[in-house]
Amino acid sequence: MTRLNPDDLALYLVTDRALCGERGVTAVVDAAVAGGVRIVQLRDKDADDAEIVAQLIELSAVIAGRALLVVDDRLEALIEARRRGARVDGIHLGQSDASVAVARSLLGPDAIIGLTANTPGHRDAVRALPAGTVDYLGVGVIHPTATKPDHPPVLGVDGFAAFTAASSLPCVAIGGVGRDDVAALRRAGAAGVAVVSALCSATDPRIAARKLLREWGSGGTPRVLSIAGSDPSGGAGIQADLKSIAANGGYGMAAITALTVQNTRGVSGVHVPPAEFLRAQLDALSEDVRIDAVKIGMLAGAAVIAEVGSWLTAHRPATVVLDPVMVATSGDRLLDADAEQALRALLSLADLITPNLPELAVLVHEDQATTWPAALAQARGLSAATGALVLVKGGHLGGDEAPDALVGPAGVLREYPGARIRTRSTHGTGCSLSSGLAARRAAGHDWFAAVAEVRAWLRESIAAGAALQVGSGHGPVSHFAGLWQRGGLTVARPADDVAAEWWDHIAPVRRAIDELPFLRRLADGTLPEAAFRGYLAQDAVYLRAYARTLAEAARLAPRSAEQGFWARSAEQSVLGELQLHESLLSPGESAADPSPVTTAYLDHLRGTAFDGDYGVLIAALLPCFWIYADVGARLHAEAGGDSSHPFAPWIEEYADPVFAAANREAIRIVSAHAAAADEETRTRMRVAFVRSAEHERAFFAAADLGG
Ligand SMILES: Nc1ncnc2c1ncn2[C@@H]1O[C@H](COP(=O)(O)OP(=O)(O)OP(=O)(O)O)[C@@H](O)[C@H]1O
Ligand SMILES: Cc1ncc(CO)c(N)n1
Ligand SMILES: [Mg+2]
Repeated sequence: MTRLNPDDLALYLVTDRALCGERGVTAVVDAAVAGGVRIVQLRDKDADDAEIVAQLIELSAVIAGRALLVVDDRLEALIEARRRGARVDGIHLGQSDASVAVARSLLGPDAIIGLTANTPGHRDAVRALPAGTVDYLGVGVIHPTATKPDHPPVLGVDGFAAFTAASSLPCVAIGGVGRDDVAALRRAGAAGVAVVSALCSATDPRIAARKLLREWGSGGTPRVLSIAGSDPSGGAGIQADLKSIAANGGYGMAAITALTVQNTRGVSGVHVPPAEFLRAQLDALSEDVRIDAVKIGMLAGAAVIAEVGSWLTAHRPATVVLDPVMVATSGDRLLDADAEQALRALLSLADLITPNLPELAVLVHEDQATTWPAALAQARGLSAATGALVLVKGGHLGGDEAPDALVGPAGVLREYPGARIRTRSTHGTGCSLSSGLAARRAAGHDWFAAVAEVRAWLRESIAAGAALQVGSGHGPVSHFAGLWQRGGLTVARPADDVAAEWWDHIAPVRRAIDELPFLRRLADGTLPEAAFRGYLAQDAVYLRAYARTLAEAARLAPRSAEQGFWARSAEQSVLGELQLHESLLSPGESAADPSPVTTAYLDHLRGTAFDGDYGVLIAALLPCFWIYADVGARLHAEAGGDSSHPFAPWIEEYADPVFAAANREAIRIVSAHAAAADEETRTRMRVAFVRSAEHERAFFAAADLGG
């Protein structure tokens, strides 16, 4: 039965009274432990036993269980300090100090006993001892140190690696270890690094400890534990977390808090296994694995929260990210209402909390923020109340932006603006974000860098989500889209998704068009003839200019097939549509002046053409195809192909299969271009498309029905 957790040795402070200076050893230990030191060795070769006992009592009080306390060499002082109520966890002995076997027999099986080992001979001698006599080896020296001129032979990092490879015990590297060595020593197999001057001489030992631990974290693949619920559809919960951790460079582990019955449409059942069983999983992990970061997701209820809280208090890793999951994307509850209070108590154990807007509101007892500044103010309140940083997510804001912000107790630290990606593939975005952050942070990046990197990865994964074609509800993101693309496993996003996304996005505009009295009455044949002619006159004006912008698209087209398509479309709108219009109008009518609404639409098209970006121009041209083909097909279905319908020629023009084919080809060309374009161009294309759709609506709406 070992008393050491795998994390405990990571950063090992050995005290030096002279280096601590006037502020004293106790103050340095207090600060270093606050910075993450998990084991402190009191070493004072000059003090007598009475002084050592007094110092142990004082240190034990100030450490207060936050770290382990051991003493160098002084077995009797240790026993006396314990007798007087101090918590001293063990002893570190040198080759010439009291025998480790004696110490073990006096201190019992629960004490921590470390032994200095400077040569392979020292290491191999330990094998002769009964198992469990020694818990770890202090191995050095790594570099020559001025503070110990009579030091044993220098191992260097390579010598340390060779030494530790042949050791059956955890090895702590000691002797001249500075910040620059930490990552290399971890890669060399160190269980931890022992430092003296790097902490005792530091201006602020707390900050110095954090920096050392960050170096330690960057020394290998971070081991990241997700404590969360299971989503069998693989888009959220631990399934998403494991993918996200892997995609962000970590090794993922998962302890399951609850099982959900879930697909992309929603959650229809939750089963919560006994909380003690979760605790057993957590204990099994922390006994065996050095955990660099924990991400906490769905907690289901108060009993689970209590177990996670108690485990975290005892085994808190360097990084804790808490995603206060309450409600799924689908709207289903994932946390009992009566557990919200318990969740609040857990928040102060986190380094970072990642609420969405509804969760943030619950946590600060306010109504949901409807503006971004209001959300930032709530986040600041939450940070001040918990001491944790808050990453507030604007995903639920609505509108064209999806900003996030990192907020501390004094206010916003950094904002991360971003255009909203038009997609339904947002299932599990919150899970993926928080676990990715835990992995990046544990790899040694600061929070600013971690957020920027995870966001860039997540946006790429959200954009590629639809291509997975998983489910009919809110689909998952594609966690490895970037990797697949770079590995040649996917070419680009499937083209059809792009325009389909835009088409979904303009659904409200399309609904508004369908409800316009002009089209309703055109469909049922009750539209006054004059109103129809007024509309057609404006449309003729429009078509002449539209044909010229189609010709401009032909001029800009990068490939001859597309050049031909736009040129044929220009010809068709002059020879087909315009001829139809002119056949129905008098010469005077078809020479009408453009109305303000017509002018506005044409200005948009001509302005876009003038800017000269082919992609943006063809996106602006597309709604005129698509909306007319869509309206035409549905009017044709309503009018039932009745040739006596007063507006039959107009309806048939747009319901014509030839026009439908041209529309499909236009969609294909625009989508392919958008799929291959960079994000910024794709966004400008979408904006141009949406704007044209708006002009289409206004154009129909402007038709004067004549009372
Ligand atoms: N449509 C989108 N476009 C771009 N970014 C988005 C979009 N939707 C969500 N995000 C980003 O995804 C991350 C998660 O935010 P969101 O507000 O969706 O969290 P959540 O509601 O907790 O998610 P979940 O439903 O998975 O719990 C944030 O970084 C957010 O900005
Ligand atoms: C298991 C689980 N955790 C979290 C979420 C939040 O999206 C979800 N839908 N399912
Ligand atoms: Mg969430």
